[in-house]
Amino acid sequence: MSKRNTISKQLLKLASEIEHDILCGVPYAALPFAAVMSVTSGTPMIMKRKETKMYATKKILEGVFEKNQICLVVEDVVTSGGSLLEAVAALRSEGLVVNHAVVVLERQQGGADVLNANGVEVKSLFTMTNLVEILRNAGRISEETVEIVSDHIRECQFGPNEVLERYNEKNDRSVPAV
Ligand SMILES: O=P(O)(O)OC[C@H]1O[C@H](OP(=O)(O)OP(=O)(O)O)[C@H](O)[C@@H]1O
Repeated sequence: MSKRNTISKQLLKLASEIEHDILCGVPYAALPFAAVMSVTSGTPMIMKRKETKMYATKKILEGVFEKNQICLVVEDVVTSGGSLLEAVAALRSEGLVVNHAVVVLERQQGGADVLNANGVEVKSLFTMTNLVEILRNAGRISEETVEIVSDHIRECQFGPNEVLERYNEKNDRSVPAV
């Protein structure tokens, strides 16, 4: 089984404990995970574009959905939470109900708290702490690297204001209000 399928299978285990009608991947890195989850489970999937399509359909969401469906968001990494937050805003503005996200790695830099404050509970396969522990126990990283990563997590935290700043820097635009 490919790594992508293995990860998607584990994400599906998290998803099985969360009520949902439809899946949506956060562009772009999480889209393959959401696609494999959708095909494996038979749950419909929609896709959020990074930018609204400026011609033809002019949509931000692609796929078939109905208002008031419960949408589970799929993300690969949460750092500040800005990307996930923007996806949630787009989904909610189209009438979908979003209360949860499943993610591969929660980096423990404040993003999950910001999402929680916006009504989104994040369930992750790994936090940075347990990923570092797994790699250290497997002899794949040194104690020095463990320290460097731990210091970075402690020193580089995001609150609601930093989420907006980081998102603007990365995407040259602002996060819509959720
Ligand atoms: O929580 P955040 O601070 O938003 O950071 C996490 C996001 O960053 C990466 O995406 P990126 O914006 O690099 O785009 P990509 O998925 O298209 O590579 C990653 O795939 C997450 O979506």
